[in-house]
Amino acid sequence: PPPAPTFWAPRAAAGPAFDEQELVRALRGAIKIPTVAFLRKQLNTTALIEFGKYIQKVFPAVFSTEFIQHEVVGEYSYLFTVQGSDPQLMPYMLLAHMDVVPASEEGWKFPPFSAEEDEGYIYGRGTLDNKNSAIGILQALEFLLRRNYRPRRSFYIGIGHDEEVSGLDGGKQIAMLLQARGVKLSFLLDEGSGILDGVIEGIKSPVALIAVTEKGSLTLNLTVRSDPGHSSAPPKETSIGILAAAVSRLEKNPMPRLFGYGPELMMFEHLASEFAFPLNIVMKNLWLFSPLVSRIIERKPTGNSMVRTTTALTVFKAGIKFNVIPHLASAAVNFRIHPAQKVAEVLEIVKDTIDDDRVEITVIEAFDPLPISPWDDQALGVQIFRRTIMDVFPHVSSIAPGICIGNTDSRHFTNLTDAIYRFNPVVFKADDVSRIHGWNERISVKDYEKQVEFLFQLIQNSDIDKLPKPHLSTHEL
Ligand SMILES: CC/C=C\C/C=C\C/C=C\C/C=C\C/C=C\C/C=C\CCC(=O)O
Ligand SMILES: N[C@@H](Cc1ccccc1)C(=O)O
Ligand SMILES: [Zn+2]
Ligand SMILES: [Zn+2]
Repeated sequence: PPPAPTFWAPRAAAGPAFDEQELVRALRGAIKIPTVAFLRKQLNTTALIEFGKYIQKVFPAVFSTEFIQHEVVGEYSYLFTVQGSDPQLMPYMLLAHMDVVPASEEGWKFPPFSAEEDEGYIYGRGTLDNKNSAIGILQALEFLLRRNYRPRRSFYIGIGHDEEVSGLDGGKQIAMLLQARGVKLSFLLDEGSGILDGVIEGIKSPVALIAVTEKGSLTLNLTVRSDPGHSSAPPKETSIGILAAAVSRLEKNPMPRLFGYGPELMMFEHLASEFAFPLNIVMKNLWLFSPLVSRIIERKPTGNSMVRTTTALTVFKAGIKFNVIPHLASAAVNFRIHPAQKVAEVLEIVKDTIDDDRVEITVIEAFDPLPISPWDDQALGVQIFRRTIMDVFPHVSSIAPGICIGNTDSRHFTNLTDAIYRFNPVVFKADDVSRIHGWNERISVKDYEKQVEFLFQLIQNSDIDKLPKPHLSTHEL
């Protein structure tokens, strides 16, 4: 077997030269397949099947190498098992998803499934979430295989097909299959955070945030029933009025500030030196200043999501005709739960806030915030990501633990490892955040190439047996 990589030795600055044309063509082809997931049982299955055929065509080495097995799980998801040459090393896993959220035809500079290339960017639904990872991982492996690479450490690649609608039929089934085989993972890497450049106010240089947890989620259905009748003789309060008042109370009474009670404390302490005076002092002393800091960062939606459990009114349905008093009004409210809170606590607060028995509350879906993954000198995954980020993104000035404010398929893998990390190796600028699930989702050719390079190096860096003794580094962990 080849020797283990020398982990901390300085590397040549230049990355591997990939065929840019080929790499761009492969991603664009994948973006053109409209793998839209609308509801759990409303998936574009034709597109999902096409996506499976597409990856077989574009990545022939991945599908024909004898030490790589591929399996279709839950009808459309893919699991790859890459058998390393040293069975003593505990395997790791790379996770991504092929499904995308729907996209409107209007509002975009180019149609969302056209994969148009313009001024160095590829536009389309899935360019950031998450075909960049799904295709990027397979692309990196394909390039490695062509160079006759065989890993020492085994690894798995999971490509889910229903992440955007829960992951229960895809990602979860992959996790259950691996668990049935008795697999344990040394670490797992999924989407969910990234390199932020100008996203956090007050930090000038790009910083890599690797999410060590993700928020919990609670979705409630609120229903109000009232007797139907003629609109000419309305009751004092209708189902619509009662429900509207209830949801308005939820919106006007945000959940309590919890800033400083979860891993965001660690995150800001790690980033403290990135801020100019006096903010650097403030961030280093959050035990004292967190009430002040949270009032400032909660003014913007993404800042607010770090501070508390968020409340989002997402569905409102009532009424059938202008002159009929409706019998039914219903609404859905989606809460994303701060790591320092639990479902039960949020539910109590909701009941107290609505404070109206006429509003029936039913739970559509609920789970607590995810456990916090290790972040220290001995955390193998973290050290490998750190090494790889320093190699591929030398302009990144800090690498810090973060929180994923959305949810990912990785949450189905807690029985396989406690080392779950969410990090998309892409640079996000301030205006990119709203492109995710929004209009004009795009990735630059340069950024996508960097992502493939990151994965290419990450796979090789993971061949190390064990971590070298920690030593001083100019980079702060
Ligand atoms: C798919 C995007 C992955 C990573 C996003 C990375 C950095 C974005 C910067 C700040 C976060 C703000 C908004 C992004 C919101 C959620 C992303 C987290 C999980 C995505 C899960 C999903 O919807 O598939
Ligand atoms: N990943 C998606 C879909 C999802 C929502 C809620 C729970 C699980 C998955 C999101 O965070 O919005
Ligand atoms: Zn998404
Ligand atoms: Zn996603």
